[in-house]
Amino acid sequence: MLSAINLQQRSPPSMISLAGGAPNPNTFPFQLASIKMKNGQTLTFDETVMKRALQYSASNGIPELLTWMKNLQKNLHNPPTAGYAPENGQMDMCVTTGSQEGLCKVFEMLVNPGDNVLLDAPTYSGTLATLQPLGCNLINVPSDQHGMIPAGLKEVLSQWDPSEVHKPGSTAPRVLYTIPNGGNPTGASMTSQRKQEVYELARQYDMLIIEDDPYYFLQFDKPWAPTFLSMDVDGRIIRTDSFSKILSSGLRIGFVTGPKPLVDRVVLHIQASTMHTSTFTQLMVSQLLHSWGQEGFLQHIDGVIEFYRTQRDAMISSADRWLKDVAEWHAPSAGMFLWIKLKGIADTQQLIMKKALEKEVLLVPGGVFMINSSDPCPYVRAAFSLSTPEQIDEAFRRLSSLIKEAL
Ligand SMILES: Cc1ncc(COP(=O)(O)O)c(CNc2cc3ccccc3n(O)c2=O)c1O
Repeated sequence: MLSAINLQQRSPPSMISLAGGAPNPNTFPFQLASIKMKNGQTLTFDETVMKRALQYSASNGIPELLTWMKNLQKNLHNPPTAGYAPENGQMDMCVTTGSQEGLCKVFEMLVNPGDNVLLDAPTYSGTLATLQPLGCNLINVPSDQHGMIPAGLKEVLSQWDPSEVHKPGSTAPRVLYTIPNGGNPTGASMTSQRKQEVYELARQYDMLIIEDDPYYFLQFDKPWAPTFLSMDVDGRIIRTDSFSKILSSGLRIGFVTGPKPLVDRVVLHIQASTMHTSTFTQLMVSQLLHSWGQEGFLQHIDGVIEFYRTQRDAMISSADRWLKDVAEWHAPSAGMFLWIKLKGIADTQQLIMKKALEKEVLLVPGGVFMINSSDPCPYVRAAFSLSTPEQIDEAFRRLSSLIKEAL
C-alpha cells in the first residue's frame, strides 16, 4: 500500500490513482497548526501542509528530514561509506520512532536464537529488554570508566579462530553493541584510541558494531570524540542517533545510519510494524531544522550542553559533600547519569527499592543494567537531568544517611 503512495507522490498530476488505500484528508477534523518557538519564531502548517502532515508517508522517513540528517551526518562524521556505491554499502539512513525503535528493528534483523551477541554490561536496560526475547546468548565484554576495554574484547574473541568465522555453523559473534558516549548507566565515554582498536577487532572477526549514541550531543567538552561511523571503511557500523535528549523525548524521533543494504532491511521491518514515524512530527522537526540550519542546530546543542554540564557539576559536588566515605564514582564527561558504587553493600536492590523509598529518594538499583539482573550489584544509577542542584544535594544527603544506617 505504501509503495502505491510513494508511486503516487512521484507521479505527474495527470495521474489518477485508485490504488492507495489512504484515507481522504478532507475528512480529518484538523485544519491548521502553529507551534510557537522559544526563540520567537512560529512553525506553521497551512491547510495544504496539514493534509500532508496528517497522511501516511514513506517508511524510511520524509525526504526533507532525511536529506537534512544525511548532510548533518556527513558534516559531523565524514563517513567513508558516504562515497560508496549503494551495493557496496553506501551510507544510508532512515527515520525511526525514537532510537529505541531503531535498536529493536536492528536486533530483530540481525539476531537469531542461539546467536552470541557481545556487549559491555552494565548497559541500557531498554537494549537488554529488546535482546532477551530474541533468545540470543549475551556475552559481556569487560569495560571501565573509559568504556569497552579492547584487551578484554580480544580475550573474549580468542575462543574463536578469525579464519573460521565464515564457516557454516560457526558460533563466532556477528554483532557487538556499545554506547560510546555518556554511557547509560555508567556515564562512560570511549576514547578514540579504544574505538580504533575495537573497530580493528571487529574487522578481524567480521562483526557489525551497533553504535548506540543518544548522548553524542551531550559531550561536555570539545572536540567531540570521533565516532565509529567516522572510521567505518568496511560498512560494518550501524549507528542509532536520537533527538530525545536535545529536541524532545516525547516527539519520538530517532535515526538509523548504516550501509544501504542493511538500512533497506530495517525499513522493511518498519513497514511491517509501525509503517513510519508520525508524519506530523517529522514535518514539524524538519521545518525547525531547515529554519535553524546546521549552525543554528549546533548553537542549540551548545545551550543544552551547558545545562547538563552545570547539572553534572552540581551532582559531583554534592557527591563529594555527602558520599565521599560511603561510595565511589567517576565524573562523567557526557550524558546525564552518575554510576555510584556503594561501599560495603553487596547488592543495592533491597536498599533502594525499600529503604530509599522510605527516605523519599529514588534511584535505579544497578542490577537492572546487568545481563543477569539477579546478579548482586553494589551500584546505583543517579540521573542529573531533571532535579535541581538543591534537590540533588538533599537527595544525596538522604542517600548518605540510609547507607550509614545500612552499614
Ligand atoms: C543508551 C540508550 N539508547 C537508546 C535509548 C532510547 O532513546 P529514544 O531515542 O528516546 O528512543 C535510551 C533512552 N534511555 C532511557 C529512556 C527512558 C525513558 C523513560 C523513562 C526512563 C528512561 N530511562 O531511564 C532511560 O535511560 C538510552 O539511554
